[in-house]
Amino acid sequence: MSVIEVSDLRKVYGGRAVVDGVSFSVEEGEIFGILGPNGAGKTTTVECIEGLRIPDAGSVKVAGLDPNTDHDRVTQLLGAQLQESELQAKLTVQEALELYSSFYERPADWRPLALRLGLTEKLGTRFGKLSGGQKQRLFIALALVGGPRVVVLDELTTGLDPRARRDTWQLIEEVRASGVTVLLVTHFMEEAQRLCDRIAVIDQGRIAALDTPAGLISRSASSTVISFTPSRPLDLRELAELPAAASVSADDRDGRVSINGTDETVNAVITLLARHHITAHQLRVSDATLDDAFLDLTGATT
Ligand SMILES: Nc1ncnc2c1ncn2[C@@H]1O[C@H](COP(=O)(O)OP(=O)(O)OP(=O)(O)O)[C@@H](O)[C@H]1O
Repeated sequence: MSVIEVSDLRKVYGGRAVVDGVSFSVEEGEIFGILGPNGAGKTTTVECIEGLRIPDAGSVKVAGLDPNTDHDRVTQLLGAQLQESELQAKLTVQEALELYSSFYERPADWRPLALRLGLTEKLGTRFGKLSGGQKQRLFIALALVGGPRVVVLDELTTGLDPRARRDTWQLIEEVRASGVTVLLVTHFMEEAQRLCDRIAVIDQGRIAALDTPAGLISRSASSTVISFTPSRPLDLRELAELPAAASVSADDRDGRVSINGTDETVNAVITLLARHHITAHQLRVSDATLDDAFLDLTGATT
């Protein structure tokens, strides 16, 4: 059953459509990712879902409700971690958790949440004295404290150190296991690949692709990466002309060659090396990553 339905969503600023006909639906219990280059329209899209912006055209439904006309009911079932939030500097962590709990009819117990997010020792600390990563963890707790059916996390782990990031991923998996639907906007490909069941790639206000992480990788023009160090220098132009070779590069420092292509390219590389009597040291053939697929789909850098 879909819990979020976005149909032909459009939002225009200054005569420019920054969201231009976006449609997708998110199933109950799914972790759904939104990826896209800076300015692609991701935050605008999720803020329409949260009822913070009014669409110029199209429709958004959360559990069958319109986030604008049914704002109060949607607020009860949707938790949101906003991208650049601020709280009163003097509010302590505990006061913030208690305050947000009081907004909801059936809040979650904030204490285990605080423990899970490593905030227990900071309960008495004022917001203004928290580090960037601690503020981020508090915002994740505040998004979950209402016991939401749907949680929207915009740049979930930006600013977190690697340990806190991995802990947060585990927490999100637990949140999903408890039946909560997660909508995740992220720039971290590893995060999207690890957590998301499906991903919508948004580029210039439109959906460029919507698939599982594995589906996005396999549909990319360069789903296989071949790398090796040749026993003697090799003409890269010859490699670039091989069947289905999408890109070829060589590391200036150690001469290691990398080719993005398909299984067909792997066979052609091996044949070419044999023909030139070149040995491939440390030959590796691996699947492309979501990073490669993202670059293919958007032509952008993250
Ligand atoms: N209130 C606004 N008024 C005018 N333009 C806006 C407004 N909000 C967003 N935009 C523009 O809309 C476009 C999409 O912005 P949005 O914040 O949705 O992108 P994003 O994909 O979330 O980007 P990022 O990854 O950088 O956070 C950008 O070009 C932005 O400048």
